[in-house]
Amino acid sequence: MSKSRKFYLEDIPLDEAWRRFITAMESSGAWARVPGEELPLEKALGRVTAAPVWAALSSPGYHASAMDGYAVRSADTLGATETAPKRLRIGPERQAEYVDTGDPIPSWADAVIQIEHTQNVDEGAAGKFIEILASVAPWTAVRPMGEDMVATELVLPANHLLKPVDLGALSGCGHATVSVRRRPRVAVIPTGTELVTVEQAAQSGLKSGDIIEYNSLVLASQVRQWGGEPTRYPIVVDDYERIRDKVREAAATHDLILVNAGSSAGSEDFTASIVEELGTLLVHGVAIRPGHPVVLGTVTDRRTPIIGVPGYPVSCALTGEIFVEPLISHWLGLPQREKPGLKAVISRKLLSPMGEDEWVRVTVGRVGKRTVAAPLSRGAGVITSLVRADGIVRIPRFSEGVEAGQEVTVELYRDPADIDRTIVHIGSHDLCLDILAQYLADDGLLFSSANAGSLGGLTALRRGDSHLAGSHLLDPSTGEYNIAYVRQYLPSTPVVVMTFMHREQGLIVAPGNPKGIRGLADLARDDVRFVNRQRGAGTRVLLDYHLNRLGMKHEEVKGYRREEYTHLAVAVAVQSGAADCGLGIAAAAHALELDFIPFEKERYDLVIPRIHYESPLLKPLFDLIHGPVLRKAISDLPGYDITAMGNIVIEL
Ligand SMILES: Nc1nc2c(c(=O)[nH]1)N[C@H]1C(S)=C(S)[C@@H](COP(=O)(O)OP(=O)(O)OC[C@H]3O[C@@H](n4cnc5c(N)ncnc54)[C@H](O)[C@@H]3O)O[C@H]1N2
Ligand code: MOO
Repeated sequence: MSKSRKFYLEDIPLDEAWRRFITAMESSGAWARVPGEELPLEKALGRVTAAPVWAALSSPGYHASAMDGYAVRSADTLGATETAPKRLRIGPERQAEYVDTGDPIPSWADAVIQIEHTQNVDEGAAGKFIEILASVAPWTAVRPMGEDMVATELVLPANHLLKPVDLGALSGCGHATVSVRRRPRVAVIPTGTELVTVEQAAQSGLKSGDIIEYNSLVLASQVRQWGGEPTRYPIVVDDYERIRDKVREAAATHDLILVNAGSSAGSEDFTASIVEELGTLLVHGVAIRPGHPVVLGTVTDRRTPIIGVPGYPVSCALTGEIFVEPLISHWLGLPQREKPGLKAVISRKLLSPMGEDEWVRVTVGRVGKRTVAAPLSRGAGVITSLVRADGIVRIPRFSEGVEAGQEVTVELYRDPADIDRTIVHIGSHDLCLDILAQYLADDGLLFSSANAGSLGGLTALRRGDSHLAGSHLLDPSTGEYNIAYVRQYLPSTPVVVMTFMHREQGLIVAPGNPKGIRGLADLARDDVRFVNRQRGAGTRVLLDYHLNRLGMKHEEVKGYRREEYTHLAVAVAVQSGAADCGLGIAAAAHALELDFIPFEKERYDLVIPRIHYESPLLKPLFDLIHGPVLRKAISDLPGYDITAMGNIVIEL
């Protein structure tokens, strides 16, 4: 049976989508909390109580001594002072009886005097005594029966997430087991003919079109983290019947089904049709981004809730956060977890479509008095944008976006204290910054680096968005690096310009240099296709400088207008054959095993406003630059020269 494509995707607001889903679950009974199961305490950590727990026994179960010392009748001690000590006869049923901490006190006693406040006196045949210099009040140093918990008292309410100490209390009041909510069972079904397992990929590599399947790992791990029990199904190829049969099978034994990919409108996107055939399709298309093509419904006679999770990894992970986490929390009886919110200013203008709630991943840093959120890639396939994100900014659907410098609320993924330990770099990116970040991490510091190009970095410094900027801007009129640009872009900010390193710039060409390219002059050849960097990139400025010196016009270079944003992207264009050469650093050519024709050693500086240069936050960074370890690591890389590392070029 072949099913027709489903082209039509709705734009249902998130709250309306939820309302439909919840209403359907309420009518089928699936909205109820999951039932309880009795577990030994040792297995109950992190689980949620299904019922209130009342103390079965009191703790302590008797009047217990709180100290090592002598149990006494408080009345017998009355009148004792330093000038008129009192003696109490030692022995069972007498006036003083020795007890250890935790021992029951004798029934005739009502207080304990700790041993260091007593003096032993041996009167031979007359007996043994303690001498005391002060009286004690009743119940001194005694833990009365039930001090901690009295039998029948409430120890834990229902819907309580069990911590280690809770288990101690349950045990202490006589419960060997506890009734906890069964983990909601969630089936995770990855679909897609293009998918291969990571084990296959690690063993045999990838063919063009192969995609490593990992969304099911992310979803299953999320489910586990939130308190559910995932079943991770093997990959199902894009075949309507096979996917449908798996869904039907999963529905019999799970509380929730997540079908991954096949949610949108492509020729092999079956989820919505399958839900329609097996049950009720409630929603196809929610007004959110990423995650727009989400499918919500219920399937089979059991009316098991099902979510068609979009295939793009970021959309997939966020759909987990937006739909699956609240559902599991609800089933477990836990309050909806709110991420800590932090006010920050956004570092650059963000346009966002009207009518859709958008979730933008950001890094966050504290620069002087400003807390700055810098947007990361918005690509739905860029999983590292979530890996690197400090938090997420939600742009509501009634807004068209935010202006640079506008205040936003960041829902933090990390501890707010981490933000104060973050050095924010915006500027030209270089591999050496990643190495620097590794060493800073050893000092407990985080290094957040956004690649905005050299000019973008200076602009960010001017706005106060970052602590420092990596820059390699050649001034065509003097042949000098950076200084003229710093004067122009930061005219009224005291700054220090410090050399980080020199690096080899050159032409990146295919292995063996099949086109026989020797230098920039070859870019004018008809058979040479170039790939350029974006405007504002130091490498582009360098190219223009040299073209100018050679008297070459931009129009002569085929591909001059074709722009990539990183050295590595240029190298990828060459590797894939999309271009014959591009200008970039040796490290990028080396990383992809391409050939490299060096022609300039350029200076890469760090531009640091004086106020940050002198701040304690950046001190470990300068210590590293002046120390031997980082120098060694960088000089081991091809194409770098550290002779001038740490030299102050100029203070402005
Ligand atoms: N004509 C339209 N095309 C698309 C629309 C649309 O509205 N109209 N929406 C786009 C959006 S937004 C999203 S999100 C995706 C969702 O697509 P699907 O859910 O159908 O997923 P696929 O197309 O199969 O995959 C997308 C992408 O993700 C990779 N993928 C899939 N599964 C996995 C996995 N388990 N692990 C890792 N990566 C996975 C897959 O290979 C694709 O590269 O649709 C847009 N298109
Ligand atoms: O809506 Mo899709 O989920 O942006 O990538």
